[in-house]
Amino acid sequence: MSYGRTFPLWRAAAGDTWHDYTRHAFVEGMRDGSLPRDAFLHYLVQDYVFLVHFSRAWALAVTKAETLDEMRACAATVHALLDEEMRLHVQTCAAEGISEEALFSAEEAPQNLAYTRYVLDAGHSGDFLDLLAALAPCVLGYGEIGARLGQEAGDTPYRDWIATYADADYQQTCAAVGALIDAAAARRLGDAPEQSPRWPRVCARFAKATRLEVDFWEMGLSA
Ligand SMILES: Cc1ncc(C[n+]2csc(CCO)c2C)c(N)n1
Repeated sequence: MSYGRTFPLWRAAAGDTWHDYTRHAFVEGMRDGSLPRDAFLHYLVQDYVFLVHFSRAWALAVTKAETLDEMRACAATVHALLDEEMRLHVQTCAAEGISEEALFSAEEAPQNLAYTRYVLDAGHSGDFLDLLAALAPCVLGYGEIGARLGQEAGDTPYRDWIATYADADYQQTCAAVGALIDAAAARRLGDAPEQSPRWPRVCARFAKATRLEVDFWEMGLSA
């Protein structure tokens, strides 16, 4: 999956960390069905809290935007997160006897706290592009994982999770986020973003957020 021009460059600059994230044992366990249910539920409860803070980060992106198109794209993501993506978590957890109140008040694991506050700080201390570089691994990594597992997964209890991210709608969202990143990079770094003095810093943001995704899967496995 390329999702635009900038993402493949950031992904290549992240080196092996990208592979560690998208081919993590947690992911392969969902693919072949061997992931223990407890690990998945632990992940899902933490992920609900993650999405609360991720919604805040996309809301911060609305305030950091410089064009109405950027504002619209980020506001739409806030809406999709709060009203669509979190529903899968609520429904799956409800079926396991975990209420939405329990989800909302779940204690954050340190890996969860580190990741979401890192992303929020990227936005507070940097500009719109710094924030997008920290948000991108999450959105586009799940796009890549979903597209691959949609092809490769056999009979697994994690079909619904896979279908959410393999779905054409989600793949379209990833293409739109890729285009948002390309336009944001061109606006702030010029026509040859790789030549900009800011380029190493945005690559480092992307790589760090990718590393924090690896730690998030590890946290899930530790249940
Ligand atoms: C740890 C973790 N990383 C990525 C995602 C996926 N995700 C998070 S927000 C979003 C939509 C737009 O930002 C998507 C696809 C997740 N759920 N949990």
